[in-house]
Amino acid sequence: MVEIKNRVANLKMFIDGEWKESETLETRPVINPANGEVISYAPEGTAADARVAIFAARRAFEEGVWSGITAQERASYLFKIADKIDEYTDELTQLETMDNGKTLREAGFDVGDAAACFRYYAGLITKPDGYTYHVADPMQAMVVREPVGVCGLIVPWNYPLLMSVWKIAPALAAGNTIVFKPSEVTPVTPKRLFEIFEEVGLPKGVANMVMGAGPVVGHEIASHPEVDLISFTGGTKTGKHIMKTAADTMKKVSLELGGKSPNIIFADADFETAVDYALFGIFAGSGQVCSAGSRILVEESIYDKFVERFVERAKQIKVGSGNDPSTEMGPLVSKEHLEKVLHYIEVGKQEGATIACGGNRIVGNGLDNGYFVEPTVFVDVKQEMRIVQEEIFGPVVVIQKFKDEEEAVKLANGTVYGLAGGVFTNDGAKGLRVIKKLRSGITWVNSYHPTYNEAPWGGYKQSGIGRSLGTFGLEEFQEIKQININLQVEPIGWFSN
Ligand SMILES: NC(=O)c1ccc[n+]([C@@H]2O[C@H](COP(=O)([O-])OP(=O)(O)OC[C@H]3O[C@@H](n4cnc5c(N)ncnc54)[C@H](O)[C@@H]3O)[C@@H](O)[C@H]2O)c1
Ligand SMILES: C[N+](C)(C)CC=O
Repeated sequence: MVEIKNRVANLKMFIDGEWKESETLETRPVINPANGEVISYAPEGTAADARVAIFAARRAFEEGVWSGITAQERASYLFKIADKIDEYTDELTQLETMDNGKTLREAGFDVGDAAACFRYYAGLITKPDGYTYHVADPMQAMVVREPVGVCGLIVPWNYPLLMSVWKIAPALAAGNTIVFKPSEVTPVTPKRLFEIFEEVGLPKGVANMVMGAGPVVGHEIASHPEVDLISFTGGTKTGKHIMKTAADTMKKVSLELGGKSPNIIFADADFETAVDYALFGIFAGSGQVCSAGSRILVEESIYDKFVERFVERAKQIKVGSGNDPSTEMGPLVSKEHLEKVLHYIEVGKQEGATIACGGNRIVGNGLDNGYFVEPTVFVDVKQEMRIVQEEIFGPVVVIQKFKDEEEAVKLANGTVYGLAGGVFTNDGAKGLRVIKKLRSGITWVNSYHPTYNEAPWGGYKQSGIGRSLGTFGLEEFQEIKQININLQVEPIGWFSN
């Protein structure tokens, strides 16, 4: 543990290959959400710090120290990064738990996924990716993919390491240089990742990290004319702001935003399996998961039985410090977020919904200073209630009743979001029929939550624009160039003289 504590001391930003304080020397405390203790201080970066990073990334891009080397060479760096993540798995796992609060088990999965993501893009970038076209003679037309340039990458706090990697791995694989901003709430594992970049010898200026407030550092990245692309993951409100800001310089934009995802349980589903996944769908990550199944829709014939069993099991979830291996659900990430979630619980009560279990902050048993909330279940809800429509991003779920497929789909699609959705049924045709009607980018039949580096991740409607992961996730970081080669080089004779 001493070793781990040393690791978080003195967080710094990584700009142009050097570790730097903020130009003002100001810092902000980083808090362990399990006990409210300050674990470190992070530089409070400024717009000027961001500009230094942007110019370093621009210079590195123009010099071709990264875009100019072969895909094979870039891939070998990415493989080395993956190997280092594996080598430091225990340390990264503990840091992630300390920084974000998630359980060691959850953090361990994220670290494994992060290494796998680097390997996936290291492999993908060396594969054929162009097209040729049969156009009118004597022309040979083709398409090649090129890096976009300087990419601004802005991420949230719920998966501090993994959400960073989902952007950094494809951006670097494609030959871009980056200016990355972690969440001000969880800068610890991103900083450790950049130490790995230094260790494997990424050329100076290729990967830059600026810490600090969203409206300051994030805004500078989103608005600066030398940044060619913004890839953002975070709340829908922030995403809209970023899109507007980026419009002035016509940056490419990709947005992975919030959700209020439906999990539809039909009466013919395997009952215990459905209950099990529904619990996992909402309470994994303490509900702080973009794709959380925060609206459970249950066919009316099994509704009462489902609620009873779901509540029975929700009450048994062991909430505590993520560091304790027996903990099943950790704290919320910050005091501010705790207050937001508790506020939503009050809103639900005032709207007339019934709490079937939970509803309170957890104190006692050494949890007083942490940000713990009971697994909370609302029933007797109406579709127009705020707790049904708005993303709470905590361990709070609403369970609604539907009578048939048509009503299930109507309720499921009845929010501004469209990130994810699940359907539980033993009727394969019905499962696919319903899934095809969901206005959601990621769906599961008889499952909930798994993500795959190979498959695209992203939302419909106000849950975002563009896709992460898979070939789609790489293409977000590439320009497409059409090349036409005249095979008959002679005057065209269009004008007579
Ligand atoms: N769709 C997905 O894949 C996905 C994945 C993870 C999280 N999320 C979403 O993230 C949200 C939770 O994360 P959060 O609270 O950190 O989100 P947030 O929008 O508050 O912040 C996200 C990032 O944006 C920065 N930011 C804030 N204001 C900014 C501004 N004006 N300009 C530029 N940058 C700014 C923040 O500093 C942070 O780094 C939830 O809505 C969740 O659904 C979505
Ligand atoms: C995409 N995922 C599920 C890893 C993180 C969303 O919050």
